[in-house]
Amino acid sequence: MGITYEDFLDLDYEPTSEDLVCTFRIDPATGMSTEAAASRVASESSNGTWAALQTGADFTDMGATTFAIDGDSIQVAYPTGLFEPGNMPQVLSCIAGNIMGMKAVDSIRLMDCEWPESVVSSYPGPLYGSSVREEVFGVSDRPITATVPKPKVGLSTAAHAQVGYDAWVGGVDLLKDDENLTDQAFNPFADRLTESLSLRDDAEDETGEKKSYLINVTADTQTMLDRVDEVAAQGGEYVMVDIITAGWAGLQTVRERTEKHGLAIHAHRAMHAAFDRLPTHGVSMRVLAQISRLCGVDQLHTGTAGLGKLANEDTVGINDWLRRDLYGANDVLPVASGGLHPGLLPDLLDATGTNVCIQLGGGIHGHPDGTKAGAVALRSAIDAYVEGTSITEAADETPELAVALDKWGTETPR
Ligand SMILES: O=C(COP(=O)(O)O)[C@H](O)[C@H](O)COP(=O)(O)O
Ligand SMILES: [Mg+2]
Repeated sequence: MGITYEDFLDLDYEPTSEDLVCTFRIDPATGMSTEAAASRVASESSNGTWAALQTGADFTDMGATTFAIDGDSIQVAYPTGLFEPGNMPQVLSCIAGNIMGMKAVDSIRLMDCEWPESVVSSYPGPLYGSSVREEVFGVSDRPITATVPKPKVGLSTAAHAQVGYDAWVGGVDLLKDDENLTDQAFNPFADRLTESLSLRDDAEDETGEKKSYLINVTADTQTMLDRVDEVAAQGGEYVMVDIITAGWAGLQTVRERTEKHGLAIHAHRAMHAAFDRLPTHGVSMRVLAQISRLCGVDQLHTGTAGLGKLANEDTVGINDWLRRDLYGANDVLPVASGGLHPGLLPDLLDATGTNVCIQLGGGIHGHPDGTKAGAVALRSAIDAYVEGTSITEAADETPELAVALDKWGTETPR
């Protein structure tokens, strides 16, 4: 007797509101039926193994059930008792763990999850979500904007902060560190924090607008916590975390600490494509975004709806998910970033709506007349869109925008 693979397949099973339901796309190994592979997915990701067990009857049945097979798509229901409350690494060790490498499938991709309330409520969710626009900047009618100085690493602290100042006074809301800038000798974290926030104060005085800074705190967890404390002590409103490279455990610990200070979290997703780029294998960006929301990021990069420089998944579908009701959890503000410039904004905002953050690096600092002019061009393109004015009409009023359109047109970069 004992548990066998067949115990994990039941096409008559109907999932309950207590189950976590995962949709996978699988490619069974040569010679293996879809049913056999699908039962192994449910087994290995819950309580099974390759051998029929003789360990006896004294255990709680935490087995998952493959309850639907449709072509290469399968659905698996997991009992919530399988999951430690509030422990995202443990959840992923189940639903995206050993199964990613097992021989029973040539490839397997976790496409989507339906999270039950009992799991969702064990996570904090975002502290602010998209209300961060109102809470930090006092705006609710337009996208907020961010810029990342380029070159992405190598600028001195003074040069980096100056680029931020030029962008802020040109109309950008947020200075953002790049994903691989943390605490290097050419631009130490502590100096960058102090100098940038000092110039932020100057930019606020000059413009009469609220300005803020997404400083990258990514490091080992203890260092991240120290950096979060320092950002709060010096009057920042946000921290940025490279959530994939830092890891979910680190993010969860940071989320606890940021709440104490009332700081928002900007999530950069560098390395996500190691999981989500191949369409038949890994973990979809949609699921990574779901996990990010549960763990409590306020802003998350979700791509550019095909208009930017990076390969994209379903930006619009992911953004919809981040905004949908999730047992009262706050939403997440989508960040569109990567190869954007002002001429792309009308199409982009048509696709994403205006409750977003628009981030331009090269699309500001590559402006022929420099960073401030690039920032003016971005802001005028955003304001025109919100007012319902066409971008070409806006360019008649704002020479900086005319120059940007002249340089880049409406082309998607590669
Ligand atoms: O530095 C940039 C954008 O710079 P630029 O505006 O010069 O292209 C970001 O790291 C990318 O947006 C990441 O991609 P994604 O947002 O898709 O995660
Ligand atoms: Mg970057």
